[in-house]
Amino acid sequence: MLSSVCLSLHFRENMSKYALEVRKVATEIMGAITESLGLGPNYMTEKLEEGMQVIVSNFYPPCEEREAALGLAPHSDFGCITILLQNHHGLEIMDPEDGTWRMVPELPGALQVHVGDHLEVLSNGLYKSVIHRATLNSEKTRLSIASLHSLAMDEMIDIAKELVDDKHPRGYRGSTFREFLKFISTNDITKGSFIESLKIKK
Ligand SMILES: O=C(O)CCC(=O)C(=O)O
Ligand SMILES: [Fe+2]
Repeated sequence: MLSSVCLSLHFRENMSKYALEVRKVATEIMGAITESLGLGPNYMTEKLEEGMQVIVSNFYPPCEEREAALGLAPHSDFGCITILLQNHHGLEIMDPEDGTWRMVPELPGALQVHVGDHLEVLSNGLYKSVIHRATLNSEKTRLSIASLHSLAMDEMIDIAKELVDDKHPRGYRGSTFREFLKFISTNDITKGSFIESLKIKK
């Protein structure tokens, strides 16, 4: 009993250290991304500092019939970016060109960065949120830790006005995290994603 309490305290300490460090990495990466969009490195810094960081720990036990089941169904993440650490391969991303699935190679200690829906909207579609899923394997337990970085619950994410002009009309409407939560709790998300619902039909 005592050893499991110690283990869980140790886990909590390590997890909060990891959360703090990965948050710094997310801020740096978002700075580089907004700079690449011509918006400068601090365009989103304050909003992300005031925003949310959600850490999701995923646990996938080995599965003999790996083809018969999925660890996590296809989806895109809602926030700006997600930073993911995995102990074994299993993450797949969808190639938007032909809809085929590509396995993300296992690089020990490497962090995967996903573009999320927020960033697709902010960049007026210059960055596209990545559709991904988790597959199972028969060899060993797979763990992944996803850190999702988004704006605060009621903070509107909208297209950067600098990225809208006659040649680049608005492609998306603005939305909030609360609206996203409402969408996923009231819609069948296999029939249409939240980001699709934000697209302005031309
Ligand atoms: O386990 C994985 O590789 C994917 C996890 C994921 O997509 C998520 O937590 O949003
Ligand atoms: Fe995800």
